[in-house]
Amino acid sequence: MEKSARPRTALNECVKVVVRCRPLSEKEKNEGYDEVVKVWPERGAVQVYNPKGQDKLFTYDAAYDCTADTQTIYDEMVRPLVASVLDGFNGCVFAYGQTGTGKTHTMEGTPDHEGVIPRTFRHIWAHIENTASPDVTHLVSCSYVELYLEDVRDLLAKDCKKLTIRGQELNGFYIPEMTSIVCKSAAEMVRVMRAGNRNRAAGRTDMNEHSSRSHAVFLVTVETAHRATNRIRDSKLTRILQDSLGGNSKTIMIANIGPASYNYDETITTLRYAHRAKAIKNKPIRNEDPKDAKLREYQAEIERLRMLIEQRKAVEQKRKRAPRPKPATPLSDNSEEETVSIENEHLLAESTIEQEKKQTEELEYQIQSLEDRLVQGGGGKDLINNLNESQIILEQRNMEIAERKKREVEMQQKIDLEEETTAIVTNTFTTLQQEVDHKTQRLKKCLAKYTCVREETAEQREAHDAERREHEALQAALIAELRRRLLIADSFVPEAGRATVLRLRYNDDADAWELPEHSNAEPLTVRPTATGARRPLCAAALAPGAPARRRPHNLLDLQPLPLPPTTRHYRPSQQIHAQAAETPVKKEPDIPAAPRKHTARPRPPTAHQRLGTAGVR
Ligand SMILES: Nc1ncnc2c1ncn2[C@@H]1O[C@H](COP(=O)(O)OP(=O)(O)OP(=O)(O)O)[C@@H](O)[C@H]1O
Repeated sequence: MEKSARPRTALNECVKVVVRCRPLSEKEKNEGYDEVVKVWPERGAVQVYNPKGQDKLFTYDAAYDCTADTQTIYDEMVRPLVASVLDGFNGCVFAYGQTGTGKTHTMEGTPDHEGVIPRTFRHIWAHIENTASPDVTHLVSCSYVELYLEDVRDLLAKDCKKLTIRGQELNGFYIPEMTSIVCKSAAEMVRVMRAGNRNRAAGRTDMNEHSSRSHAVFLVTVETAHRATNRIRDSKLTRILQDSLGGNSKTIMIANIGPASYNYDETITTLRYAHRAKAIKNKPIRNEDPKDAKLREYQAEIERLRMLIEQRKAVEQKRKRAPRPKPATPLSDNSEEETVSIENEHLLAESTIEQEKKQTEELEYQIQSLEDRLVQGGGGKDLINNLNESQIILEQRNMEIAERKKREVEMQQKIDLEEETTAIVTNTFTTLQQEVDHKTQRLKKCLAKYTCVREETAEQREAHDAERREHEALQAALIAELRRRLLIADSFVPEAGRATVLRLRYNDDADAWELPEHSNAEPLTVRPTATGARRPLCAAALAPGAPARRRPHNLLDLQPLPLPPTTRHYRPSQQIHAQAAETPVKKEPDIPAAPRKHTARPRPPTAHQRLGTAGVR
């Protein structure tokens, strides 16, 4: 396998955040709602008018108002990302926002206004056609899953079966059983997307007649193999979100907002979340020579089938060349019998050859259907028609323009910052009053900014508190899990192997318990085979007072606590009256307490008990 000279890992890269504000809907216009959002596309800023106080201003990588179309957003922001996906990096584009703010409009669009996803399909196939050559093979496959309530559903499976997310935080997450459909064109991919959409959970909200009441992830995998280098460049567009935020992919977040005043709180929440997402750093990796590449699997299978056919053909040739059995000699006594037997043999050989022919044809058919899934160009550059050529040039120009615009926005943001800080220094005042007025104005501005920051801090503190509470709940759950493990360890595992057992981690991929790498624990010993001697006892069983053998059904030693009796013994009424006369002021009858039968034996404290309730709220 040839090593690539290109770097596999890009430098740390922040998540790119884009805000898109939709126009006021007809309903909102009719109900007379004001617009409270002002977008400054040239500054990448969004300003929200606060009816109760100071306006809020947020800056992003780009901001689009209601006049911007999806084509512009695609060319300026998404196209470079898809280009790097085609270069082997993982990429993710996701839309975030309140219901009815335009996530579906942005991602899927309509037949008249294509969204980001169908544009991506066309981009991918234009690239495949442009790089067509007999030495390059592509394989494109799609999957579509939905996250609804607590379930992950396969939107491309007939019964929309439930799926399980597997993997670990360190190695990334994946969904092993999800349906993956191989596609041969952009139109086919659109058909797959529409088929999946029909299976999505939909509903109606106050803000959206056709709300998609769930989160959906459309996954596109592009694999490309180069014959010369024998390298496979695997890239997944849209991975599980956990990988995309703080993981190894290039990520764009499109935050959708509405402009109406009644959405003020939700709009601020979305903008604030988007602002925080700007700080998330990813480490994009170019995937070369991945172990799980389907293309490699297909190529190996084709190779294997070809070899099988070759072997069969060789055997066939041998058979053909072999001398035919001679007919029976007339001298023989049972010549008729021999003739029949030879004819039978002959027939059998012919039917075997026929069967093998059929099997060879079947193998050829299998090869054909596997090859059909792969996309391979025949004539290299000569095949690229003029339309494609001009498309490439147009795309390159669009990317250049987008790059320039991005730089302009960055410059403008820098200028704004500079202007603010140098305003005082550069101002010259002719009169003292002018200076006082100016400084008063500056002071007011600073005060307003201070109030804004204070409000912001208070809101962030609230958000932080909520997050902390979530973490505490998670911690409590983890401690409970730890307790459970300790309890199991105390009850089942002898002292000697306990440290090792507690370090075991469940490996979802291998579906087995494993010791993590770099663990200092002693390796797990193989279960000892019986030698005739009794098995060793654990420390708890050896403790003084412990029964000779800890029986499995009493491992937890849950003996009922002796409670005070709730019934009394029968006594004749005369006896009670006589007693009452002697002691008139007695509220409760004097019932002798039943002797406490406390038979619990002393036990050494378990690790579970030692843990106590520390850390649990
Ligand atoms: N930029 C836009 N320009 C014009 N119309 C838009 C724009 N964004 C959204 N809309 C319209 O707003 C309505 C709601 O949009 P959409 O269904 O995309 O919202 P959503 O965020 O996906 O909602 P939900 O989360 O409920 O599924 C649709 O009728 C859509 O056409």
